[in-house]
Amino acid sequence: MIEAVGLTKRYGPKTAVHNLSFQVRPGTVTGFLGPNGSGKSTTMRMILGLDAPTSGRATIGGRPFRDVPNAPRQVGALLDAKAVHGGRSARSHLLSLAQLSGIPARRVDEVLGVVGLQDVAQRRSKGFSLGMGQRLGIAAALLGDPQVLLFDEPVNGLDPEGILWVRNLMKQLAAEGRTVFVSSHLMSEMALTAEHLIVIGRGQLLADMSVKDFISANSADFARVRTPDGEPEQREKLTAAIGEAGGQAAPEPDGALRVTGLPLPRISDLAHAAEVRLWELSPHQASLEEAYMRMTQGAVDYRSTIDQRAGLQQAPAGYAPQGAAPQGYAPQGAVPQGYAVPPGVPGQLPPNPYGQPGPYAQAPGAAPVPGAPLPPQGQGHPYGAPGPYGAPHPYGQQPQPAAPVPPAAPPVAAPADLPMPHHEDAR
Ligand SMILES: Nc1ncnc2c1ncn2[C@@H]1O[C@H](COP(=O)(O)OP(=O)(O)OP(=O)(O)O)[C@@H](O)[C@H]1O
Repeated sequence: MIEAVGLTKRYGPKTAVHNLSFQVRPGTVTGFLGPNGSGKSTTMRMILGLDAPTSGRATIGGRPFRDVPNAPRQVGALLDAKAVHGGRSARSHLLSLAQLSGIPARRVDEVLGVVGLQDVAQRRSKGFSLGMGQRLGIAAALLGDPQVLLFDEPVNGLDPEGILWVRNLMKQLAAEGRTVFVSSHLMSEMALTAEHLIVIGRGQLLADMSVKDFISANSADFARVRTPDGEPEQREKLTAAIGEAGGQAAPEPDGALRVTGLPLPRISDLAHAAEVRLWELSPHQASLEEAYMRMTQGAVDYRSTIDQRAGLQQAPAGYAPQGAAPQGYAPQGAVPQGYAVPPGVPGQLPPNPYGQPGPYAQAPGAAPVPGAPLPPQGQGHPYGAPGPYGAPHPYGQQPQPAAPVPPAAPPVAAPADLPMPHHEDAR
């Protein structure tokens, strides 16, 4: 298990991580989410002993990384896939890591096969695409067959087949009882991969809960109801019936109604009683992306000025208009289980970003909110285009259960994919 307790990291005046406490348990994939610059990599680096916390602690199996016996055998990590000696071949890179930790050379060939790089094993890694580099980094993390794995954006640069492979690999590793902690900005992918989420914003914990609970706590539940086109009186009758029953019906741009406050069967019964025919009656199901956008909207540091002007990155479709807190989001009072309460705001949720737009979502020319952070200027998007690599590999082509990692044979030393300050820990 990975545990953070009151973890805090300051770089001069910048607080990258503030009082973060959470646990990452074995047997499930735990997603680590947060906007750019929210402190995910810093947190991972502190867990791996690469950065010292300013205060608080991070432990693996109850010990700081540096005190974990045979740490490279217990913990594997992909932090920065580019942290490779480009002049070395993939195989010799892995071989050097293996030798430092006493891992037999045959394990290098095994992991090269697992990540699908066996055909390019002799090629220098500096010629690798982004996706190939990611695969090499994942191979290094798996080298020692560790029980605890941390991956910082493992699907960055992977093609769709590679993304599917990583998804299956993460799930398989967790199903084997390992602790798997994965950061990613790809919400659709996280929804398919992770069961549990730790969400941070500006270095602070925003949520620690299952994916299912996270989505339901941050979704706007509503029903889409459609009456026959060209019969507006049908729609009006239904709108009136819904209002009388205590629900709200608002017109959608396509002529349907967005109904809140009533369950689907009740809407159906009301339509039947009012002799209104329905062409559609469907629940709106929020995606993880919608829920995440809603939760983190107020904690985004980097946002395109073009998007602000165009009104983009506002509430995604399906969310309540400004001023109305969607169902499932308590405007005041009760804090859903798993939510972190920001210091100084006892018993309240983080502000609802849709009812109350963040400071960066103001109309151009509007006066800034007093005390609100200013949007950073001139920030480009830090993520590049995906690479084209698509070499065949064993997991993308098999349904589960795949066999990504050979069973834990007699203990072999395994390096985390880290710079080598800790290789002296290897036995
Ligand atoms: N060595 C450092 N010195 C000064 N500031 C740092 C250092 N490392 C990180 N930071 C700052 O700490 C904050 C958190 O950075 P971090 O890289 O942990 O965020 P992140 O959530 O991983 O971001 P991204 O999603 O963009 O990778 C940022 O504001 C960053 O500029």
